[in-house]
Amino acid sequence: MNNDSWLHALGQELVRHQLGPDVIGHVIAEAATHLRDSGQPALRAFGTPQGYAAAVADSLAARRPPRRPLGRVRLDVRGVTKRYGRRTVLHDVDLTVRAGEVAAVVGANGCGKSTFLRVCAGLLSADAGAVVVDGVLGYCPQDAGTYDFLRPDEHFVLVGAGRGLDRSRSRRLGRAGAAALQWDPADGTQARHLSGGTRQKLNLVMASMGDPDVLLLDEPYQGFDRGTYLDFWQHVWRWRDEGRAIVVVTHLLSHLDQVDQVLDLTVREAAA
Ligand SMILES: Nc1ncnc2c1ncn2[C@@H]1O[C@H](COP(=O)(O)OP(=O)(O)OP(=O)(O)O)[C@@H](O)[C@H]1O
Repeated sequence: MNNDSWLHALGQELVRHQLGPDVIGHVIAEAATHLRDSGQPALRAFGTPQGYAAAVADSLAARRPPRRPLGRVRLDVRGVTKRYGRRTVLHDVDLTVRAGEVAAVVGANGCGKSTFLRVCAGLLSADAGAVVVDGVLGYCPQDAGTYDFLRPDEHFVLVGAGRGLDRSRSRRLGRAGAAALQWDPADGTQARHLSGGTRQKLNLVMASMGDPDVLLLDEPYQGFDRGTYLDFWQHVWRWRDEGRAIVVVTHLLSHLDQVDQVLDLTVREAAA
């Protein structure tokens, strides 16, 4: 079975599991991206279409752990407006996320989700409004974020230094984070030679190093392989249980009741 017929069969299986067309489109797009980036045959990367579709459906339907009492406000976004030239991308956006809470940022392509996260991370300034972060911030960008000529361990040391960690502790933490995402970076491949999904793992590990209080994750699972994709939300629930405030940009969440709040930027853009 070649990759095209595998992807076609995956689509049919996802329909059989009664997933919505948007979710199916994104699952297939992500699988296709991973196959293109990794150069792997689909059967080796994901197993059978039947098995992968069943696992995706299970993951999306997974029950989240019971809610705990929420902690202090870690991220407070008030009235944020952002324009590119004459185009208003974000209009008067509010979001408050407390310790132990997960917020999903959703919306159509180009509605401003990444822009919103970049404003929250302090990488872009807003034209109006304010963002207050209480604590240490970890940010996982949708792409970029890695340095082509550095090896994973060197990334861990670089981020660790910013968090006040020494080199060996940084490497240990980074490798432990990688192992949790089913990735062993020990072979020291430079970032430019990693697949897209593995670079995303590197980004995610860096974002979560050093116990950040606030985690901003911009579609962090793009290109992840089967096991990692299925585990991703379990990591999110664990971080939440540890008391972190988490903001996840996602297209894939069909069961939005699994997160604590949803910010739909499409609606806001239309209202602007
Ligand atoms: N630096 C920039 N200058 C001008 N326009 C920009 C810039 N960055 C983003 N845009 C535009 O702003 C809009 C919002 O972009 P953004 O990447 O935030 O959307 P998004 O919701 O994250 O998209 P996607 O779902 O495709 O990832 C898009 O129309 C994009 O083309």
